[in-house]
Amino acid sequence: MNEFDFIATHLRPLVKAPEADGLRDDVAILPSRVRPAIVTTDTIVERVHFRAEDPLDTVAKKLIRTNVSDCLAKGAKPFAATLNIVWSRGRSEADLMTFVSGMSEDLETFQIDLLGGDTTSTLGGLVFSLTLYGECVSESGPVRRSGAQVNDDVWVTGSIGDAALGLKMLKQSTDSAESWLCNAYLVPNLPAEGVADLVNAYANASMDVSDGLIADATHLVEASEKGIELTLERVPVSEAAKSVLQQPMSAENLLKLCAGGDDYQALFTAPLAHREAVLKKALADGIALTRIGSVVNGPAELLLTFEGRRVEPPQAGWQHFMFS
Ligand SMILES: Nc1ncnc2c1ncn2[C@@H]1O[C@H](COP(=O)(O)OP(=O)(O)OP(=O)(O)O)[C@@H](O)[C@H]1O
Ligand SMILES: Cc1ncc(C[n+]2csc(CCOP(=O)(O)O)c2C)c(N)n1
Ligand SMILES: [Mg+2]
Ligand SMILES: [Mg+2]
Ligand SMILES: [Mg+2]
Repeated sequence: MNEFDFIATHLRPLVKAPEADGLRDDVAILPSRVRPAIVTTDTIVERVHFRAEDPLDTVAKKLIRTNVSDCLAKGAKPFAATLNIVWSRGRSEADLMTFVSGMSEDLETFQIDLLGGDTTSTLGGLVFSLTLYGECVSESGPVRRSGAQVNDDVWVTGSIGDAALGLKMLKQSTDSAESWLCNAYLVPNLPAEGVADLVNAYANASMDVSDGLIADATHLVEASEKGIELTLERVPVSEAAKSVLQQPMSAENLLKLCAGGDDYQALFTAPLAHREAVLKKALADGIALTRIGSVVNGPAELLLTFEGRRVEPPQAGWQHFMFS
């Protein structure tokens, strides 16, 4: 099977939208939408975002979900994507088929039309990139990182730190009993799609958590130019994480969970006056949601507390490089 056989035999069946012309052309038409459209892109790299031994169907799902996470957190729902594959020459055809099966499943799960992409190769590790198009759930467009207001509640979906803990377990043993945590690393557990409606209805500022809760909350602080105070003991920790961490949870462990990254949850601020409405809508839509802090008066910085005492935030979250 060569590159063009691959496109014709394995990618073409994934393509349903007439705008893609069956992947037989140089370009696709971006289907027009009624409400404002958004675009986002994320790339994942072997040995940086996934391990060389991770099953490639899970890698395909991670690729889709890292992008869907951005889209939902801004109050938009995904509808189309382009896919770039940098295939590693050392990998087998079976690996490629496994990648395609994961891609096919998650395109279906999230109702995303594949419009095109590019297939290239490398003598190094695998690299995959997806560009995702979404339609905002309202005319007002995406909810920005910059809109937080003093006295807003700060909310986060799902639980924090599972993927970082799962990666640690995968590194320790290949046959880990803590498979739920490992799976959280392999395939991000995104909040339900309704989170886009929730954010659109109530959030003043919103983003997804990819680099780590602390690093991303700092991004909200900087974009909104407001102070945010987070209460560490309120940060949602899964039962699986609790079962492998010493109880009661220490500030040190909570800080590690909050700095790990790969959570792909929504982090948003919403007016205190909407607190009950936010909770009610989240419950109705099956979205796990926790209030972890508030937007405060004072300098634009992130304040962390644990049991009423100030805790120094660890320096940076995930950084791809840091030149001195
Ligand atoms: N190489 C680049 N060229 C143009 N814009 C970029 C580039 N890298 C990042 N950006 C832009 O910088 C902003 C922040 O990007 P960043 O990747 O940190 O956000 P994110 O995708 O939400 O986070 P993460 O990558 O951790 O999931 C976005 O507006 C993004 O489009
Ligand atoms: C093998 C392996 N080692 C480390 C990590 C952790 N990690 C890598 S990139 C990133 C931030 C998000 O990336 P980006 O900012 O590029 O979107 C995180 C938390 C991982 N996922 N896999
Ligand atoms: Mg990014
Ligand atoms: Mg993001
Ligand atoms: Mg992202």
